[in-house]
Parts: sequence; C-alpha cells; structure tokens
Amino acid sequence: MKVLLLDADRSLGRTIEPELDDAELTAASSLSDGLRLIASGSWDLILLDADFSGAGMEILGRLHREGGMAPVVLLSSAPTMDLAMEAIRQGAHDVLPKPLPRGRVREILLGIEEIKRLRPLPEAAPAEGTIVGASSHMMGVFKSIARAATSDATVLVLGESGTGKEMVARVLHSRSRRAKGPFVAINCAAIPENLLESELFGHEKGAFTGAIGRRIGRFERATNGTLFLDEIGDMSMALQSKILRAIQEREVERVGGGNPVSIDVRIVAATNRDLQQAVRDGRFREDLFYRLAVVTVMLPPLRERGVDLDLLSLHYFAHYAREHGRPIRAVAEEVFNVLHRHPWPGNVRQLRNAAERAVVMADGEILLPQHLPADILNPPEAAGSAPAAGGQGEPPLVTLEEMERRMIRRALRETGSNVTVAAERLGIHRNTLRRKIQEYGLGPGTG
Ligand SMILES: Nc1ncnc2c1ncn2[C@@H]1O[C@H](COP(=O)(O)OP(=O)(O)OP(=O)(O)O)[C@@H](O)[C@H]1O
Repeated sequence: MKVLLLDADRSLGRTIEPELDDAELTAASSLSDGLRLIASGSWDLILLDADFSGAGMEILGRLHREGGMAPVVLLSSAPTMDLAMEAIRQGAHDVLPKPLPRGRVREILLGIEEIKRLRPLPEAAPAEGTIVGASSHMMGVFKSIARAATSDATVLVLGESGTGKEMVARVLHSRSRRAKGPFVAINCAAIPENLLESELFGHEKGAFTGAIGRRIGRFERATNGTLFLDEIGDMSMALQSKILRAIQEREVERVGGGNPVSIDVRIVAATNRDLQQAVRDGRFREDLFYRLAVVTVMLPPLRERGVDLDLLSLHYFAHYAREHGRPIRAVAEEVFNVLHRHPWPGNVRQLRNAAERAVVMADGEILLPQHLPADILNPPEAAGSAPAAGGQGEPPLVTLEEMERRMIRRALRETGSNVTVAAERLGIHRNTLRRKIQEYGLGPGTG
C-alpha cells in the first residue's frame, strides 16, 4: 500500500511510521511537491493537513471533483464540527485531530485493505432447490444422487441437522422417473407415536376413538412418487417392523382395516443419528437398516466442507439481497475469514439464517464483518481458554485440510498478506505457501 502524507510538519511522518507496517510512506511538506506527487502516483491513502499551505480543503475538493480513487483523510490541529462536516461533504474518508490518536492510521489502513479485497455477489440465481457445493465430498454426493435417481433403490441420507438431507431427498425425486408423481414428506420424530402409525398407513372409519372417517396414509398418498421418511432413527421398534413389512411386501394395511392396499412408492429415509450404533444397541432393526441403506448418501457437516462455505454464503447473501431489495454488490474478504472460524453446529440452515440477518443489517453496497450477527462474529471457540481435552466445550473436530486453510488465512491476515513472513510463521517454504494459497483460492483477486 502506498501512503502520501501532505503536511508542513515533517515530524508527523516519523510519528505514523510505526503504524504503517508494510505500507510505503511518501511525504511532501510544500504545495508544489504535494501537487506533483498527487499527479504522479497512484496512492492507496492520502493523509492531508487541512492547513496544508493554506490549501488543504481546496485540494480535498479538487481530488473529489476529479474522482481520485484514493481515500483522503483530513488532519487538523483544530478540528471543529463545521470542518468535519465540510470535509465529509467534500468526500473525505475520515477526519482526524492532531496529534493523531495512536493506532488510528493502522486501523484506517486495515479498513482500506479490507474494503479493497472484495468478492462480487453472483448475479444469476441457481434454480430453486439447487444443492450448492463444489467440495470433493459434495461432488461424491452429486454422483451418488445421479446414480440413485435413475433407479427405484431405497436411499438412506445421513448427516447432522441442517446439512441438507431433505434437499437431497427432493432432488432424488425430481430427477427420477417419478418426478411427476407426489413427493410426500413425514417427520417421524415430530408426530406422537400413537398417531404416527395412522399417519403413515391411514385408518378406516371407527378404527379407534376419534377415527370419524377413513383416512389415507402417507404411504398411499405417495403412490407413483417418493415418500421421505425424515428422522427415521427416532421410530419405535413396533413401527419399524411395520415399515419393514410395507417395504418388503409393497403393501400397507390401514389401521383397523381389512384388505392390504398395494403401493408403488420409492422410499428415501433420513436421520441425524448414528443408525449403525442404534442397531448395535438394539434400538434399530438391523434388517430394516439394510433395507433402507441400499444406497447411502452421507452429508458432511458444514465445518468440514471448506470451499462450500464460501459458495453457500455468497449464494445466500445474493438470495437475500434480492429478497430484501438491498443494493449489496460485494462482500469483504474478512467476512469469509469470520465465517470460516465459526463451527456451524446448525450447519447450512444456521448459515442461511446468519446470511439473511447480515443482509438486513448491511446499509451499503459492501457487506462487512460488522453486519454479521454477534454470535457469529464472536464464536464460542474464540472465547475463554482452551478446555480440557475431550471436554464438552471443546471446539468440534474439523478436517486437517480445513484446519490448514484456516491457519493460512490467519497467517495471511496477521502479516498483511506478506507471503514470506506468513510462510516463516507457518514453518513452511514460501513456495509451498504460494501453492497452497492457490489451491485453497486464498490469494487476492482469486475470489
Ligand atoms: N447444499 C445446499 N445448498 C443450498 N441450500 C442448502 C444446502 N444444504 C442445505 N441447504 C438449506 O439449508 C436448510 C436446511 O436444509 P434441509 O432441511 O434439507 O436439512 P436437513 O438435513 O433435512 O435438516 P434436519 O435434519 O434438521 O431436518 C434449507 O433451507 C436448505 O435449503
């Protein structure tokens, strides 16, 4: 970064030098030098004394009119409200009193750097229901979906809450030969056990107290389509047997009913529980497990998906900017650093919610870290000291690849993107670091 200081007081340069880090300072103390330097260089920041040869405000106004790209910070040993307001009207980036408050110049430089490193929002929105992802794990998921969609095989979708299990079920349906048929979803954990059976299989009139008419169950309603059994791991053993029977025999019996009704339904089941452990513990029928898991799709938690976090957040920032009519056109790089530090226990659902809240808070064209919800800006793992190994408060495990990515981001941030120094601090050769920066897409301008 190149900083130009226009001030008659030559000692000011020495005062701010320690705050410049890697930035390069050029100073001018006379008007002619100042004007020549302004015209000659492309500056990242201009620090301009309001009294500079009696022409500070005039220079500011001229830079503004000429549409100079460098932000100008006006310095004044006697700042007043009128001066500050006039300076802002004339396009000043900021107004600082002299002597300069310690640390302010560094803050301004960091802010400029942050705003310069932006990622544009995608303009075109993918079709509703598109699963966003480009990580190698998600590529595997897409392949499984593509293969499974062309058959009637039962699919078991596994993953933590909010990882997109229902989305996968819907895509499986919409890409299958049953796409024109119904997609019927039922959350087995949300319906009380005594009602679940008649919800699934239906009941005849008078089957039990309150059964005033015949009711068609979800299995029957999904005929020629797909039945999505969500949270299947929470079902009682008795109902598990009935589901197994329905799948095996391809027919259901309504509660209190006589003749079995044949069904032509494709089953997709999902759970956020460890079903194999449930089988070992005797809480889930092994035969049903194998019936359901003809094809298994495993959705990784968001914190392990690396590049998907960036794609998903850009996707949802753009989505909500359109929905709420916000003119956001880009996102500051630091926003992604903050998002990558968060453990995302609620996975994509939580990210989606955070993205909407950030968009609503954003008041300009650029979405900045301060627009993110407070719980995301201050992740629990950053607070307090490291808990004992295996303790409850321990941050969740992430892949080594994700850990490496985070450490590289941090090293780059803390060294102002100085690859040589960052490589030294990471204990690797700078060529290795350059390669990794490319691999992870962390370089400036690489998006
Ligand atoms: N890969 C993705 N691309 C775009 N949006 C996604 C993706 N994964 C999840 N979402 C969004 O996140 C939210 C949660 O997804 P979904 O309901 O499919 O998760 P789930 O695993 O079924 O959750 P639960 O276990 O709590 O039922 C939805 O709003 C969905 O649109």
